[in-house]
Amino acid sequence: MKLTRLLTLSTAVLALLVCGMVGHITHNAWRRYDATNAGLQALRLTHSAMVAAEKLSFERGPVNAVLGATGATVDPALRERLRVGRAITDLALLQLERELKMQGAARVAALQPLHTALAAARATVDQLAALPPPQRTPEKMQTAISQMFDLVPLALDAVTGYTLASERVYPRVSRALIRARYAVELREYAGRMGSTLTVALATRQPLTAEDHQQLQLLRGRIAQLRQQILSPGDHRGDDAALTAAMARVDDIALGAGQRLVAEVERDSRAGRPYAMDTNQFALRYVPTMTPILTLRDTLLHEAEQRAQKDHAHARRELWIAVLAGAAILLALTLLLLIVRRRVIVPLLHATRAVIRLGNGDYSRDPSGLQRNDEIGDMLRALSTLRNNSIERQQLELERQHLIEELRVRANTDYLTGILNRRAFASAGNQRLHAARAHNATLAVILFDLDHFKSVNDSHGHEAGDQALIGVTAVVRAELRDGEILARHGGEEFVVMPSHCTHEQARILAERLRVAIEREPLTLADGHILRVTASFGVASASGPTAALDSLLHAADLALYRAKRNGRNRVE
Ligand SMILES: Nc1nc2c(ncn2[C@@H]2O[C@H](COP(=O)(O)OP(=O)(O)OP(=O)(O)O)[C@@H](O)[C@H]2O)c(=O)[nH]1
Repeated sequence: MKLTRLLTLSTAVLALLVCGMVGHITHNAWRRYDATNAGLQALRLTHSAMVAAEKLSFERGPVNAVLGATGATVDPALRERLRVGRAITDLALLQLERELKMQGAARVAALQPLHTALAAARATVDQLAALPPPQRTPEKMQTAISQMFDLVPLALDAVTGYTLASERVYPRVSRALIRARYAVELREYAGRMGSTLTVALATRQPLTAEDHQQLQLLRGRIAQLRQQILSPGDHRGDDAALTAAMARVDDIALGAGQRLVAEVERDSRAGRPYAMDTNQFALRYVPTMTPILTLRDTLLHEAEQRAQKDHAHARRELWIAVLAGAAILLALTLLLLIVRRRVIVPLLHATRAVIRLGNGDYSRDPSGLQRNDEIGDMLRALSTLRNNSIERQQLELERQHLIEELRVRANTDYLTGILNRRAFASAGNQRLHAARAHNATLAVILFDLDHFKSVNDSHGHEAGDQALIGVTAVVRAELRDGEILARHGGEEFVVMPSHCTHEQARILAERLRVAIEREPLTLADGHILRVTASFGVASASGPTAALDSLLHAADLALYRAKRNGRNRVE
């Protein structure tokens, strides 16, 4: 697999793994954040529901006062108190409805049973209040009071589903909510104790056995709730605030309030007339329950603070997860880019450079030689290898050149630059073999300058050399390509024409003779020199032809030419 492909694949796998990991961490952080958010919402919603429940309990105070009124017509002040009580309840319900709507329009439907029951209870109260006091039988009053009692659980039930769901995702909030709910129930049961007295106070009758039993039950339930609120659980909050709130509950709600109830009970048992009517009782009793609401708010406030702390913590964790994830991805991308740029790409360049070197292409150095790392070391080594290869190539060329020069020199006559005797033997033999193969005639012309000794003697050896060079040029000019001219030794030359008969060779020899005789040679000292030469021509054909015997025959003919007067062809 190619490196680039491997890098792309590993990058993709690594990116997937990191994305998965970052996604998992971020998802968990988000879940924690979302859970604390849901917890906070649940607390606020529950708080609103509890306030609404408390207002419904509170509404029973004026209801009891109105129902317990003994005059022929209900005192307008009492009616006003009832109107205000109902308005306060409606306001609390509106607030609860608004908050439920924020959680989704469908959640508002949970309040419907409460609205229906509240309208019915209020209608019952109004109908009863319109009757003259004697017609308000204890049963009818009990029914009205019971209808009011039933409203409180309905208010709490409207948010129960939501809070239960929130408790599941954010369990830490659940203990606080339960304790707050205990406080609400405490307030409710304390209120019910007051309401239990309503019929007796309104009718000026002693408490019934059921009333006493109900009061005992409520006392027991209140004591139990008190214990449950105080139980340690996982409570780690502001104990001082809770203790203070509980002390006020003990002192006022369970102290003064319960003493008021006990006073009515005592009067009832002793058969004494009650010291107060329902309105007076409500005016004294209802305020004693305020510390319970303070206790409830203390518990909710403490839970809300804890949830807010958790929420802030979760938000911080979420941010850290998101930022750390982004940083890791960024770092990974940068790392891969750096690896690609600093390692993979140079490696590819180096590979191409090695391939070029392998193919004998030394045209350019690999780039990145200035790098100060291992890749740079490798590229420099490659550059050195390239330089060495270039040097070796140059040396090889020089060697080839020298060999060629030596070969040329070995075959060339140093003075005239034409083939020497040795080279002629080799070239002549090749021609001979070719001629034998084609059964052709092969001719040689041997010529020797006449009286050359006297040239040397008269003009010096150097002039003799110049004469030899001059004659070579004259003969060369007369020959065609492919016709061999060689110096056979001293002032003797040999010509081997290509593809010609004996007669054609003789004619050529004659032409050469004339050319030498005709051409004046100018020496270095300015003297004009005229030389002649004697020619011997020989030819051979057939399978027995040999260069030595051909040359020997030409030599004999040359000898004859000398003997017969020189400057002639034999
Ligand atoms: N300058 C010079 N002279 C050479 C060279 N090679 C041979 N000679 C001379 O050529 C002369 C040959 O003389 P000979 O053999 O007597 O013949 P010749 O004087 O030419 O007389 P014939 O050949 O009989 O006409 C000698 O003096 C050699 O020294 C050479 O390379 N340079």
